[in-house]
Amino acid sequence: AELRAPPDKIAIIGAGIGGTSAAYYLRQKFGKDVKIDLFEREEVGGRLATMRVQGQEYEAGGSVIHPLNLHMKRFVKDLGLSTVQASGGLLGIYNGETLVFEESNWFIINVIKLVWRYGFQSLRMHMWVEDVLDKFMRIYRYQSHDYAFSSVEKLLHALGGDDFLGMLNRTLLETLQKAGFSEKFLNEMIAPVMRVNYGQSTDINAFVGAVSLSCSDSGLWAVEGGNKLVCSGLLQASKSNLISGSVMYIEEKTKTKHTGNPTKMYEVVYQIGTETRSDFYDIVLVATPLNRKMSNITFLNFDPPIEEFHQYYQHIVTTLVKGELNTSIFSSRPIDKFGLNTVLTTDNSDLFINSIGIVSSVREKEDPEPSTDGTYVWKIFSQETLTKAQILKLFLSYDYAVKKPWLAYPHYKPPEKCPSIILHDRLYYLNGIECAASAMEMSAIAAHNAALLAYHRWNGHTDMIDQDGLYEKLKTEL
Ligand SMILES: Cc1cc2nc3c(=O)[nH]c(=O)nc-3n(C[C@H](O)[C@H](O)[C@H](O)COP(=O)(O)OP(=O)(O)OC[C@H]3O[C@@H](n4cnc5c(N)ncnc54)[C@H](O)[C@@H]3O)c2cc1C
Ligand SMILES: CC(C)=CCC/C(C)=C/CC/C(C)=C/CSC[C@H](N)C(=O)O
Repeated sequence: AELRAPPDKIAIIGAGIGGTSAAYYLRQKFGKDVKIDLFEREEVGGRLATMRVQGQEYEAGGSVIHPLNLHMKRFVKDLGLSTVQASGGLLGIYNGETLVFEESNWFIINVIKLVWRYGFQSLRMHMWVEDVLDKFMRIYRYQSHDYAFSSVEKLLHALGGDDFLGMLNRTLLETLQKAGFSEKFLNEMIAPVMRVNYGQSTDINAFVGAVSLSCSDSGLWAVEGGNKLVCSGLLQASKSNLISGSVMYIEEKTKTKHTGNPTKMYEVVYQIGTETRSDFYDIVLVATPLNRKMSNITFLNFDPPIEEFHQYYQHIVTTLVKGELNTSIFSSRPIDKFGLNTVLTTDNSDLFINSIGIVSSVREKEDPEPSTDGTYVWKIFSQETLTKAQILKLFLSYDYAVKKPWLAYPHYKPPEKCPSIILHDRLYYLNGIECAASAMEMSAIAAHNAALLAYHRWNGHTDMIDQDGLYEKLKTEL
């Protein structure tokens, strides 16, 4: 197909994994001559960040990556980074009174315990998740053939048809109840996984529920040195220009280019310190959640107007504590016989934590090692900031505690209506995909899709957008 001259300038707002991977894919598609400006008002990495405890860094935000997250895998390979396995160890589930489930070191004992308490529901749950994941993997084939989608709904429909799309409109609870899973299994096994991963319960949509349950698969990994290294690596590899400023407004204006032609462009107005500056762009990608609390970007004078986004993001606090756990809260066993590395919790309003677990530093290749005084670093997820009294309840003694509050991921409330990807002619929004599920790989998929979409729309390749029957078409095209 014929190609138009590439755009002169592209702006990306947000240097998290979404924005930096968009820069990488845009460079691949549009070539070396386009100038790419990447705006970031805080740190490169966004929700991929580390916290320091006694000289070591620990993941504070996005921490684990699924073995089938192929974009993340590819980035790590292309950037020459190394991986570490995600911390493992034995897991227990606490309901506020007792540990309702405790893993053993022996695989066969775990199988017997699970079958004894829940029948074959654990196996059926894994099969359900695998089926969703199988369909989800189709995205990689579509994207490697350069196909793009103009909405999150169309993308999901191309992966798994009406069934997949329907998952956005139903709660995980409804879906699994319909499939015959018991209340006991849902409360004791499924709800704790939703609490640790999304700080919510089984009333989240079934798609994000399946993504969350896929974290129970083996082989989860992370980037040695910190997942945020992927973002700085992509920024460098894409030869983009980082502007450390906060974008305030975007407005469409007619500008006379060097060719002498009046052209419609986007003016991006941003602030660096107290100074306000602006620049003009042919294409703009917004790679941050659009709401007042998280990005506060105003779209000026668009016709039709770009509505304000109100998606509510879940408040979660990550706390890292180096100390000696008060195991008596969870179990009557002596401290040296406790043996659990992670405790998840069921939905119980009396509990002030969602989960607690031992973590490795971003440099540790193996399972976490205790420090010389025998203590570990524990990561706690809670809805609210922990008080000193609460930390003292959890730990017999501690010598360090750091916390980071997040507006972490959307508050899921099906039926979900995903925001548009195309906000205006050449203005794209990536983070609408989080309404289906928020994860590093989801942002990378949205970034690849937006780069392809921007490229095809720039060149008028409408046949590469929203193609029907892609799965069948590409099955025979090897
Ligand atoms: C506690 C926690 C745990 C998580 N665990 C996992 C996990 O284990 N695995 C996983 O896959 N995912 C996990 N996630 C989700 C994952 O981190 C996110 O889905 C992903 O990082 C989102 O990336 P993003 O680039 O789309 O957005 P962000 O990382 O939020 O990036 C947006 C960037 O835009 C910047 N920005 C905002 N407004 C402006 C403006 N006006 N001007 C300039 N810059 C602006 C922000 O500062 C930010 O850096 C977790 C998230 C949290 C919070
Ligand atoms: C997109 C697909 C198919 C899979 C991604 C699975 C995945 C890694 C989801 C992440 C879910 C999430 C937001 C986890 C947060 S907590 C993670 C961890 N338990 C921790 O302790 O930090």
